[in-house]
Amino acid sequence: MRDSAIKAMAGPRPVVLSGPSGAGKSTLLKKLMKEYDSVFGFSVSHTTRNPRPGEENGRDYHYVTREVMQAGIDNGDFIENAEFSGNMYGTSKAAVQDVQAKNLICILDIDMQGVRNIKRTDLNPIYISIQPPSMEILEKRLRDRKTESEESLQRRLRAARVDMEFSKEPGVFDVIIVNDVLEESYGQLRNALLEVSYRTQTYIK
Ligand SMILES: Nc1ncnc2c1ncn2[C@@H]1O[C@H](COP(=O)(O)OP(=O)(O)OP(=O)(O)O)[C@@H](O)[C@H]1O
Ligand SMILES: Nc1nc2c(ncn2[C@@H]2O[C@H](COP(=O)(O)O)[C@@H](O)[C@H]2O)c(=O)[nH]1
Repeated sequence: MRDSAIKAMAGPRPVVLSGPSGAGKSTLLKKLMKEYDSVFGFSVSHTTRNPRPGEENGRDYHYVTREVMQAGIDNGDFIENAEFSGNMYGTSKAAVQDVQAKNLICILDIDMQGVRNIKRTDLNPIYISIQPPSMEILEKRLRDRKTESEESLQRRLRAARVDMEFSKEPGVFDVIIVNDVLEESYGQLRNALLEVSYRTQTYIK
């Protein structure tokens, strides 16, 4: 979908973080937001999944019913949306506009369907893939996180296999980070974003 409303709001180039569930996107993003909250802003997605312990409505996600989400999609409120592991997820235009209105670099955490859909819009972000060192380590991280039922875990692992192949397609991602040692991966993410921030003249130190 082409969307002039989003293009009109365009400030610094947004950043898309994607990669398999459990690869460490949220962990890296939380570190980044803590260090650079005056530079980056998180695009708060909508989802129909239930909040996990510690998650907050409006900060981590906007938690909605399927009916509310579908009505928003039908109304054209979303830039992209996807079904993932039995739930709906989506990026509203308002989520991106809220961040851009503050002149922050907008960061989206979305799955690979979201990446495909965003590529059809005018958003023109930098695409960064966060990958796990191996499927075995990914499974261990997801199990240790203790957020998924066995069924949900298996669905996420199936999606992860497809995702890891997708990330190898030439030209899909600008940067690929294998999240093995957290501090090293964070350093790589920070460096990649430093480059973006210099190019968009939103300097971080
Ligand atoms: N480099 C790392 N080494 C070890 N454990 C890690 C590392 N990065 C993240 N983790 C742990 O792995 C688990 C999954 O990380 P996280 O929730 O950030 O993944 P995610 O990619 O955001 O997943 P989802 O897409 O499901 O939201 C968490 O328990 C986190 O603490
Ligand atoms: N296409 C979209 N994918 C999204 C969005 N928000 C999150 N996600 C992705 O969903 C999975 C699962 O997330 P979880 O919080 O339930 O573990 C993960 O890959 C996210 O990147 C969105 O708005 N659109």
